Amino acid sequence: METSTRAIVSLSVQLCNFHFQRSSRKHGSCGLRRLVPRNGILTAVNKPRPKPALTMALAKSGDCQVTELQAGERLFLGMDFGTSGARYALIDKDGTIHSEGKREYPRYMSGETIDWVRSWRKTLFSLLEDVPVHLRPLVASISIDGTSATTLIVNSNTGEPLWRPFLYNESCPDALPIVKSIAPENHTVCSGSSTLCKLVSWWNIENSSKDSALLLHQADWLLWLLHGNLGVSDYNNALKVGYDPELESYPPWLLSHPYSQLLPSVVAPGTSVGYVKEDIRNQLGFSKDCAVCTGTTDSIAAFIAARATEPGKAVTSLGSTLAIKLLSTSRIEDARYGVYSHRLDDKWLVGGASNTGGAILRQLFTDQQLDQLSEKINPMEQSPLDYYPLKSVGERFPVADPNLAPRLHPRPECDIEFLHGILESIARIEAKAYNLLKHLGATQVEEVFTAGGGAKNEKWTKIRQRVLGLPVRQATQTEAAFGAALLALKGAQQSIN
Ligand SMILES: Nc1ncnc2c1ncn2[C@@H]1O[C@H](COP(=O)(O)OP(=O)(O)O)[C@@H](O)[C@H]1O
Ligand SMILES: O=C(CO)[C@H](O)[C@H](O)COP(=O)(O)O
Repeated sequence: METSTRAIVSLSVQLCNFHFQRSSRKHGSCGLRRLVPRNGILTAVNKPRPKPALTMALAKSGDCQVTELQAGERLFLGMDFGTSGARYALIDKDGTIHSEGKREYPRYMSGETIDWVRSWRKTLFSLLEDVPVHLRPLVASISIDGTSATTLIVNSNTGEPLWRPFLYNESCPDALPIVKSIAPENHTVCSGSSTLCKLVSWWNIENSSKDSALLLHQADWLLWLLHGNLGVSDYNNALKVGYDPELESYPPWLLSHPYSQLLPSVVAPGTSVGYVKEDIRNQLGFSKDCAVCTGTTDSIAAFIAARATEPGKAVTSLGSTLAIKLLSTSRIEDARYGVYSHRLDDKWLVGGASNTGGAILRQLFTDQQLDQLSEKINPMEQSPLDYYPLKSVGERFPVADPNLAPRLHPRPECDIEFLHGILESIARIEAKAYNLLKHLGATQVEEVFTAGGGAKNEKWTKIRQRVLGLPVRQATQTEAAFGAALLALKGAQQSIN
């Protein structure tokens, strides 16, 4: 069996082994039904088939066409709503990519601020329209990942937002003392950028219409646009509002407060929660049995895409932000450092998300300049420059300090040296993060896969390998959209079981 197929099989088994939880409308933890994949389903994945040559294609220039599809074969659609843009990946049950595309977010303005709700809604339907028309009827399920803790407060009857979204890295320090007073010490929610701080901050706004309000995360709301069942989230997105993925319920210390009435019900990522709505099916040509499955966060989707399945394997997402996920048998959380653990089946993804990363690179260089300047860097030479590269004040992890200021001086005359200093300084932050996780008791990291836009920078990979003292390599699949598509595959297999 081909290695890649084996990886898909093990990942599909792992995904199918997620606990499946049927949650009540509100908050109760519910009966668990452990999913045991029927061999018959997975042997279909075992069938080694020649992998057709793939050509990547942007949606705008048509689609990535893989000619070979078995009669009756179904496809699985994953969409990633990241920081700087959104992407889709359309795969078959072997993980072969049949079409891919990406869209920048349109910058609709509402006064001085970007109308993100309008932009995300437009981008969702633009991506669906970019899926080749002849492949849409074959789509068996859809899933979406979004940026973690990006929070919407919507009307619980209509689903329409009652307030502007709180973005993933937005901090609400006004709510932090209240949240710290109700949550256990150093709990994941005890961070200004947590979803719970955003909820409490909104709740304390004078005339906020509290009676008919509901909290959704970005991925939840986008998925609701497709399935129409309001008020469902997944236990990765719900972590930062206080949901306990081990108890599989919201904790009593949270449920005793009035704002807990806004909380969505929670199921496992990749759980089918409905079918694509009739009006969307008729307009776009998706099939009546096209299921819509709960999603996850963008960095977890990137981890799933990397197919790292053993404790000690880690994924660093070098997207707009530096997000770290280490597969661990032990659950670690400590808000003093911005460390928390997401659940992945019966293991834990320990890590956090720094505000350093590609966003500061994009502010200083174009992607072409990054390629050209990186080519001239000697990655084996240590940079003497010691920066803390941030776009603005505030850091989440491995230092949780809302007042941490960017440090990008002195700037050398030579841009090659400047970029080398930035890449090496981000590598040092990455190394500090992995050492912190080890110090806090997580499984020792053995190998790091890289996802996100920075994964293609070979010189940066070599710098990171030197600084981390670990094997570092680009994940076979670096796109979170591929991970979301694997979640859609999991949901479809669950529906069959
Ligand atoms: N050659 C490169 N080296 C390092 N970083 C790069 C390179 N090319 C692009 N990037 C960075 O990748 C980031 C985009 O990655 P992506 O995964 O699309 O981010 P996100 O999903 O968070 O929006 C940008 O911030 C950009 O600066
Ligand atoms: O930085 C981010 C946006 O890209 C998110 O914070 C990232 O998803 C990390 O959050 P999580 O660890 O909950 O996935």
